[in-house]
Amino acid sequence: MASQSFVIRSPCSSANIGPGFDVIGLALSMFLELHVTVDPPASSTENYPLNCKITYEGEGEDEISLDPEVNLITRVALYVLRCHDQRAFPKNTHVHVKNPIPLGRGLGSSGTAVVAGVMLGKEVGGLHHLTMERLFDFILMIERHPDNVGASLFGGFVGTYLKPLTPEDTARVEIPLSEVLPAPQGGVDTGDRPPEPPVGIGHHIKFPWAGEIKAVAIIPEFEVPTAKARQVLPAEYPRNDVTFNLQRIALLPVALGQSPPDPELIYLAMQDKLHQPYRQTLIPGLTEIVESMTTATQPGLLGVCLSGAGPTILALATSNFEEIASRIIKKFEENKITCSWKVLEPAEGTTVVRTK
Ligand SMILES: Nc1ncnc2c1ncn2[C@@H]1O[C@H](COP(=O)(O)OP(=O)(O)OP(=O)(O)O)[C@@H](O)[C@H]1O
Ligand SMILES: N[C@@H](CCO)C(=O)O
Repeated sequence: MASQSFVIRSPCSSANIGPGFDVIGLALSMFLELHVTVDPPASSTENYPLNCKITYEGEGEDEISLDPEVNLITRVALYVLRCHDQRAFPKNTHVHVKNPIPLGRGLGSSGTAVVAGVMLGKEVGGLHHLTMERLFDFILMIERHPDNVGASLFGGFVGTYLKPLTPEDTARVEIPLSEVLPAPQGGVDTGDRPPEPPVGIGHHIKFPWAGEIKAVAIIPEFEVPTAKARQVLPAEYPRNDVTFNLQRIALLPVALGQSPPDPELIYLAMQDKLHQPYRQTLIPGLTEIVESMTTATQPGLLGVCLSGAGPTILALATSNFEEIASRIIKKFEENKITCSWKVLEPAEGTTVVRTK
């Protein structure tokens, strides 16, 4: 194989946007980058496990493993490679990760890592036949709710859905994650072929987004692991609460596509009764923050919601971003929580730029 170098760039995402639990995703302008070189003739990295050297800078640099069998991005790439009978990375693969996305904050860091990992497997494996739609199948074998990953892969403001599968394919999708991404084997290759995804698991549709609308992300300093934020949700819901969300989800994509935006309609369309009320046990002040920020009292504001599984709060707005962020930061301060904040915009999906 000839030497090659390329950059994979994948946006972070905010899922749900209020009522769209496990359905709606928004790709946002903060990007995980993988700077990859594959240089077969050199010998410097030949002794790295699985032929892959990882270096890392940015969010999580003190905690993310640089072992390619452990690191989420390279484990996912290996899954794609092993489904195509390639047991390791090409000789002398170097992946330099630049990650500005805070971990466990509701900005889809894990989904972005999985999307970038699948793309990494495709590129280093020379698997050019894998379309974006087929990559989505691989991604959904790992991250099983499609909203964050659909946005990170395809970009923009998306609705995502899973197609009914045959009973055999359903069984394959429900294979435990531990079989898709097996536990590290200490560098020993068991030779097992991982389960391949069925074809056509997940789909997406792009919604319009009014250009004036920006996303203000208020990011508390503490993490809420998504798995924990899903455990607090009930198994069953009152019918009225489901109807409440269905009414709002029918409005949301239309309301956010209209220019000029209608603040009252958007505010209403961003309300939720299926996940936010239950997650306030993990995020001090959540209900008060969501209820205290209204379009009547805050010029420029369109609506407020929990970003993904939290704890980040997403405020959609057309102006006065700093003032909106300050008000929410003050509310968190009442609970002794400090925050950072950013103004983000809808972003394009995952790209690969070849430099050699
Ligand atoms: N760049 C990365 N490299 C390797 N592992 C990562 C990376 N980003 C995230 N992860 C893994 O994902 C975990 C965070 O995932 P989690 O689903 O809890 O939060 P999130 O994806 O940030 O939030 P949400 O799904 O609510 O938007 C991290 O603790 C880490 O194990
Ligand atoms: N829809 C998911 C997004 C977080 O990954 C949730 O709210 O749990």
